[in-house]
Amino acid sequence: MPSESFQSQPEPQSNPTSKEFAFRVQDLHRTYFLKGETVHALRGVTFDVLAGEYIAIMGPSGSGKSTLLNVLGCLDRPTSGSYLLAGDDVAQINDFQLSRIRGRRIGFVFQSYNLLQQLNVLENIKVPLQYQGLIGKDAIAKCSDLAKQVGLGDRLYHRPTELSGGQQQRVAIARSLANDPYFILADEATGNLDSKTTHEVLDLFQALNDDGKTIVMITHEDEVAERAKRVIRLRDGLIESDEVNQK
Ligand SMILES: Nc1ncnc2c1ncn2[C@@H]1O[C@H](COP(=O)(O)OP(=O)(O)OP(=O)(O)O)[C@@H](O)[C@H]1O
Repeated sequence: MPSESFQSQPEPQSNPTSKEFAFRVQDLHRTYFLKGETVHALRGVTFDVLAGEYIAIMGPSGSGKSTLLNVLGCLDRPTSGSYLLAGDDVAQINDFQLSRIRGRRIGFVFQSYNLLQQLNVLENIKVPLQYQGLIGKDAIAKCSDLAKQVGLGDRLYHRPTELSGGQQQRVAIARSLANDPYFILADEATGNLDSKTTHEVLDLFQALNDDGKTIVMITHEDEVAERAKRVIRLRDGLIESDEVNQK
């Protein structure tokens, strides 16, 4: 019964182990109705992602990447099809449950970092922990560990304006990890960074994946997609190809 299970089940305390599915999408359709016009943004997208995978989703403008990202990130529901996350069909749950799973179990990383300017590094990383009820010393210890993990152990009390773009994105990555998400969902995460910093941030994603984290990276840049282990290409709302990256 997907409609209640996110409310009634205890939250798992860790990521799914390897060989489990991080999520599965089956025959996803998303149709927009705008001013009498019907736009078929997703027209039957099916793929599985295993825990521990690192995938890039690519495609030309208008191919449906943002639409798919919105569904995967529980920001939107498909018009039809299923999205199985932790065994439940997220396509069927209500808005409250959708926002709950979004806040607790998906680690977002955006192109524009989306940090709170009035908060320092530690406080920004701590924001998602409100969903877990983790407070006080435990929360501070966890967030300072995450800051160290992304190489910002010596910047805990800096505010975003006192950090470089790459450092701000590191804070965002640490924040995305705070809730032990099922997967990290990154949207053009290096789009605002110069090429050297892009490589440093991609090295960080790589290290996180080596550590077992599942990463889904939406990108239009080949050099970013090359670092993933698998690349799914969309075209006109359908999967055009789904291939393991040859390295
Ligand atoms: N809210 C909306 N209402 C109506 N049509 C929409 C809406 N959002 C997206 N679309 C349409 O759905 C199709 C897919 O759009 P989407 O934004 O998912 O593509 P994209 O691959 O992310 O493109 P880009 O790389 O340019 O961001 C496009 O034809 C777009 O015009």
